[in-house]
Amino acid sequence: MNINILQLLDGAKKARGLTVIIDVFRAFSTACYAFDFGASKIIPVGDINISYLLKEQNPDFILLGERNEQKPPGFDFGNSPSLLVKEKIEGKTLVHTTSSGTQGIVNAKKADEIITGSFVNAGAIVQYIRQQKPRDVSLVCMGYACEYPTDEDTLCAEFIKNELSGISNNYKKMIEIIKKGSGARFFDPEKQDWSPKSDFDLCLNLNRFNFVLKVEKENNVNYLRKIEI
Ligand SMILES: O=C(O)[C@H](CS(=O)(=O)O)OP(=O)(O)O
Repeated sequence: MNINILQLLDGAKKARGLTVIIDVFRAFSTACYAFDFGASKIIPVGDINISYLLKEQNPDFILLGERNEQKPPGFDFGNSPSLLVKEKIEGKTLVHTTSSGTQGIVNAKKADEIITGSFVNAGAIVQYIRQQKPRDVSLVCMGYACEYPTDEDTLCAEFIKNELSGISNNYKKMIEIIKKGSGARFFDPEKQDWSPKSDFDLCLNLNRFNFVLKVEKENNVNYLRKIEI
């Protein structure tokens, strides 16, 4: 199995084989929590105007996501797993757009298949890859706003690669690095309304979920399907 770690949008465009688009803070951790709250479907989109259009055509859809970390005008939820409300999500189709994670999905056009990547379902991702036995695996770290690499996404890729290669991980050490590095933003008092510190713990809750989220297409529209492992 060839395992490549790639970075940012350019990495998503180059990804081949079974591709894991990784966004720990917060898109693909939040997507897992939304499924756990009973979301029936998540449609990941890049262009925010497509989110508004889908809502116009389907008033029942729930808009979720961020620009500059914050909830865009007219959205039901931001990108914070802490601020999701189960009762408003259960049984609903969610349209999700973010600055990094969902951009990776729409740009990974050469991938054979795409799943999302985060620590909350890292073990399930490893198991899924082992089951699929692909020749090539691309682990794409989407970073901050697709502009620069982040500790949490790069370490998540290394965690998955190590597990697949039979190398043990020191997750406690990884959390320390993330807390001092790119995860420090969750402890900024000025950001607590949209990026609360509870997001840090929720997004780093290793193996909380035993499912993967696979990108599929219906009527030419991408959606995430939950596959229990
Ligand atoms: O909502 C977030 O924390 C991030 C902000 S950014 O994209 O890294 O600027 O969004 P996400 O796309 O989930 O990484």
